[in-house]
Amino acid sequence: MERESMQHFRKHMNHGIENSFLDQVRHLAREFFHLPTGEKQKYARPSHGFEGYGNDMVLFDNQSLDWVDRLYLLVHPQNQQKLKYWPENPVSFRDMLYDCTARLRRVEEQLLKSMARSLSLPEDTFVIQFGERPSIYARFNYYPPCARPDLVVGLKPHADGSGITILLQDEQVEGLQLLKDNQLFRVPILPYALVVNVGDQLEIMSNGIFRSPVHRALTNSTRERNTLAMFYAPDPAKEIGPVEELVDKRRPRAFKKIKNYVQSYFHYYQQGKRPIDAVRV
Ligand SMILES: O=C(O)CCC(=O)C(=O)O
Ligand SMILES: [Fe+2]
Repeated sequence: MERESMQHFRKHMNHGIENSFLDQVRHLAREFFHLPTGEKQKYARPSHGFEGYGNDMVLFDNQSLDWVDRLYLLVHPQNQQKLKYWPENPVSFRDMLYDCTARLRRVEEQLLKSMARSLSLPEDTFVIQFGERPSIYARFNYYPPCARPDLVVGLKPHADGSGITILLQDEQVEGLQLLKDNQLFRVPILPYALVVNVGDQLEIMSNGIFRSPVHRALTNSTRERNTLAMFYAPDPAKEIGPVEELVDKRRPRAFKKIKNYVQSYFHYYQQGKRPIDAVRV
């Protein structure tokens, strides 16, 4: 019954999204990051929020900094979108993001259904826990070339706070690595493949059967790298926890019931700690 998320990195499934659409997403993201700084600053992250363009929040003096510029936006529920942070330049950026959200959401829901079926559970088991108003965040990552890639990481080791994440990798520059059995493995580039990553909240719901792997992104000395992560997470107002059918004598309850996991996530993350450790039984 033990299944590792590694299998999902390897599994080839047809996601049904045309290559030309994925090309357009990458093209518009690059165009945005290549705008003059002043233009990008119009969408700058405020000092006490995380949405917008710039770097991640610095919460601690000893926090290590990442070699990445990012544009982080809540894309669902629609009435919570903060459009002032959504680029109007390039002109089709917003439309692309609406479209991208809808398409990747369908893929994420299909995956959650197949994963439930693979455990002989009713297919809606996980989807129901995400609620009617799941949170979906888009994070565009831009890693500029870095003269000393041996000294600086693009994104420090972390596991995602989502339920499930879809990552559109750069089609040319590799950089993602994940930890399994204390060893780092590179995630190879398959140009039009989507990388699927299990996040902490799905590890919790599956009572530890699906694992949320620690991963990091490297920098490259001569080439920039662009990726898009789409994080699909339960409605923060809804309580989630291990599915009852997955708790038994052989596999006792591993996690507490929790609400709004993402809120506490950043506090632990920026200290280099694993937020999931705080919710173990
Ligand atoms: O850029 C990558 O390859 C990884 C991005 C990532 O892990 C994230 O945004 O959470
Ligand atoms: Fe990640």
